[in-house]
Amino acid sequence: MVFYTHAGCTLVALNPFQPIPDLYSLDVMKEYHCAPQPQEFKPHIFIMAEEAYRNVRGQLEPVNQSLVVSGESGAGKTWTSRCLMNYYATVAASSSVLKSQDTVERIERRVLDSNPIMEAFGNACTLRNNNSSRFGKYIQLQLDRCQLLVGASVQTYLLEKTRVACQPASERNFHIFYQVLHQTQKSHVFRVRCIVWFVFKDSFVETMDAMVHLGIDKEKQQQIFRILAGILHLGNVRFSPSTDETQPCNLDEKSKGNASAELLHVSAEELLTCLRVRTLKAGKQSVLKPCSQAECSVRRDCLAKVIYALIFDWLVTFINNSICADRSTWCNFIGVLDVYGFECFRINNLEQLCINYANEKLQQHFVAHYLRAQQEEYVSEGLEWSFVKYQDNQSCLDLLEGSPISVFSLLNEESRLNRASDARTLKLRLEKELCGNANISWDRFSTVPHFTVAHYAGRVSYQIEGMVEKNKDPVPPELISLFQESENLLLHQIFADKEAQNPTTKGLGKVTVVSKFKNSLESLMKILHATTPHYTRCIKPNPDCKPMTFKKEEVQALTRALLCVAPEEECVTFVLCAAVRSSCSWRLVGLWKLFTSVLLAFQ
Ligand SMILES: Nc1ncnc2c1ncn2[C@@H]1O[C@H](COP(=O)(O)OP(=O)(O)OP(=O)(O)O)[C@@H](O)[C@H]1O
Repeated sequence: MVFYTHAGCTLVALNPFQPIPDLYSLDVMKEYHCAPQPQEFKPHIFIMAEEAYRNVRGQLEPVNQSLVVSGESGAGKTWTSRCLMNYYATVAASSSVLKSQDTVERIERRVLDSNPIMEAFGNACTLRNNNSSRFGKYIQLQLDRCQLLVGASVQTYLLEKTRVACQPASERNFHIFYQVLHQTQKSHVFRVRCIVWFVFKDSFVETMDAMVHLGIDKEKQQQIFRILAGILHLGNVRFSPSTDETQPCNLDEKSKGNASAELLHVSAEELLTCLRVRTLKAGKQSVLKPCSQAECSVRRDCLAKVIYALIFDWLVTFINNSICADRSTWCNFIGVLDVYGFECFRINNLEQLCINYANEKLQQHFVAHYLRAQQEEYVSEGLEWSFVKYQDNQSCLDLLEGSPISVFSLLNEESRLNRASDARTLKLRLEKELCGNANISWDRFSTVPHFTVAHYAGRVSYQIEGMVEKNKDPVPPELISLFQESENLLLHQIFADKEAQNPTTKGLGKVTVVSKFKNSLESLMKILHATTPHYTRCIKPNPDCKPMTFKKEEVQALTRALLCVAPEEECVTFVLCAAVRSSCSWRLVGLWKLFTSVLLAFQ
């Protein structure tokens, strides 16, 4: 059985959905690391890892390397990233090298220990993957002048924090909640799915060990777990409308005695008031306005999401402080990028828009790199090179992020206006301003406000309802002020820097989810442009995550999309252009050969 194959400059990895004995053993690592010409060996993720490692040693510009791992959910990106990290933690170990697995210690151990913590807090069981990463990450492995691993740093992208408050049907919250619950013997939650139960049982010990290794002491652990318990209890606070509209919503007895305030170390009375009453500022005067039942629930969920996201950020910062080497001690780095794949669900909203936008950006980077590599190959062989019409996604990117008018600019404008959002208003603006763009369309017969974007990997319809609110991501300022006074030291610390943004703040100054995401993605693209990229495309061979099951049609469709030859006619265009322009008949097969070779390799 073949699990890896090369497709031009890309490595294609097929997920076997079961551990394959000896595929990633220490001996195999040694073999690839010590081989004079590893590329002559069977395709493997270690070839790519070793190539990047040798590039650093060779000091050819750009010396820093990026390993970009992509693919749909469940395709094996996180697994592959872990393999890469294990490889470097072993072959570039600054302690004794390649003796046994035990030599992976000190900094190498700590770098690897960042994985279980981030997976516990950032991964969840979804319909597509039992251990799905709900955030993107770029891990920079720092090497000294002898190419030894001396540190690492992690940059994360867009945690799916909405999952804290609500999960799609048959999906779960972040793993850590189940791990903690199991530990406190409240395992009734898992009775339905005992397999998953055992996974959590083992994982909690792993998470705790990793926390200890990284230096998260008992006291901090206690604070974290209290906060997690507080978030869970917060979810049980229920509101019902008051008969008198001038009064705050009612709370049932259970909600009044809710343990969240005690666990989060804030005054119960103040917490319940802040959840139900808004403070409006008019000049120097403050006016108290009771919230509707729906608004109270939004405020409660918003609080749970913001606390969780801040804890996640705190953990990432803590991990970085623990594993990041002093700048004077490292000279080069190898970055591993594990980002969410292209998403298209029955209902898509802002999260999918951001994720698919990130995929468009990465696709553009991949295509530019692919064409450059082809061009260099042609030139080195003395062949004429002309630009080949290739699946260009620039127009889709212009539609999403272009200036002055784009989906993002209109969404941000709408989000920065100081009024309640209205899906129809945004829809009308999008239609009016962007109707000339061929990459956006609307189903005239649909009654649900939406817009459809023609992405490189397919068309996706985005629901507009709720999009502006999600983009604003408002946190009630009263709640921020309350938690800045929390007696839980960790909560106090994570809220300390959070500015209580006045809801009446207008204009460009307002940070939105999209503006933040776009900025972090731009920084990432800058890093990618300044490094030598290596692409691994992971393929999920069947939708049900079944071990050793290969569905040909599935792989065919995925391979086509991953190699960016989505519609077959485009592929033909590419092939013909290449042939005519370069007058080189054997190149006729170009990309098409790549496509079929990938399929053949896995059969
Ligand atoms: N090379 C491999 N060998 C054995 N099992 C694998 C391999 N790659 C992936 N798997 C299995 O497939 C599952 C899904 O892989 P993984 O979590 O890495 O997917 P992903 O692409 O990161 O998904 P998501 O985007 O949802 O986070 C893993 O939990 C693991 O069980």
